[in-house]
Amino acid sequence: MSIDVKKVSFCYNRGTSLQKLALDNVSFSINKGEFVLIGGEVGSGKSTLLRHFNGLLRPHSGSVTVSGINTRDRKVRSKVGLLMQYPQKQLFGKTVYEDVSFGPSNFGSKGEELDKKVKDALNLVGLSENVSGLSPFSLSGGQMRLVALAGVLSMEPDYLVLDEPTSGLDPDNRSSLLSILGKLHSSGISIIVVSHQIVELLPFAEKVIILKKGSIDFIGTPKEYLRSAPTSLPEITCLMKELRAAGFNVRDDIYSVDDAFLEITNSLAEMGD
Ligand SMILES: Nc1ncnc2c1ncn2[C@@H]1O[C@H](COP(=O)(O)OP(=O)(O)OP(=O)(O)O)[C@@H](O)[C@H]1O
Repeated sequence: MSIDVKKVSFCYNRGTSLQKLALDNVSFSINKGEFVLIGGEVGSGKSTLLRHFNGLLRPHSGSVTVSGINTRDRKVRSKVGLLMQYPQKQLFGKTVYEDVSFGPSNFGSKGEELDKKVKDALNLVGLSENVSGLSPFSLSGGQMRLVALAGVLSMEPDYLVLDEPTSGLDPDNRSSLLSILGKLHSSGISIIVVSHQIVELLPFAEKVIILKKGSIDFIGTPKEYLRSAPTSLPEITCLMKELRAAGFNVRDDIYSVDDAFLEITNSLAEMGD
């Protein structure tokens, strides 16, 4: 079970004077259950690639398959959930229930089964069932984003694809979204995140893919990525590297202040023993 991208090329405005090659012979695989980060500079093709995962865009050459199903087959849409960059724009229902139930009800779910899917999806994103009857537009920006995410999760996708999920969120909403993604991943869902700020997501990731001008510039583990791109190391990681070089028994693959605090506290406790 995997998403297989094979020799994919995609061109906007093909055959016109505005022709723009956005993906150029891209190949890689994402295994079921993997947490994958996709980064790259502005205009490198990240959003174009992401729209290929559920068939919103189709390659002009090459193929994308999800668990063996070509994305030209609409069946993949129930396997791959896509949360766009401004997910609030995905909302349309008069009530949260209408929004979250839309996908499964289109696929034939109804009655108690549908109610359960909505309830489970709201639970997964940490929203109370009590919001079901409210208008999604009466909620805060962070909650609207969670309703949109619940709407994607109610389809019980194998792969969850998110475009810049933390952009514009305040620190509290950002960390609660990251912890939701961590939990979803632990439950077995593959998470694929496109982000300009991949560093904050590195602790969760198993694979990093960096695009450059529509081609793959890097593919590997977060550790390999950090080794290959030392200038993008967060300051806290640099500090841990310096402590380690100075002889302290601390790990240097630390990316957050909280983890650094724990690591340094443990190291000091060991020295005191
Ligand atoms: N609808 C479109 N019509 C024409 N060209 C487009 C269209 N969408 C994207 N492009 C071009 O295709 C290339 C890849 O764009 P894409 O949006 O996939 O990049 P990106 O890495 O997601 O950028 P960003 O970081 O700004 O979101 C860019 O050169 C962009 O200008």
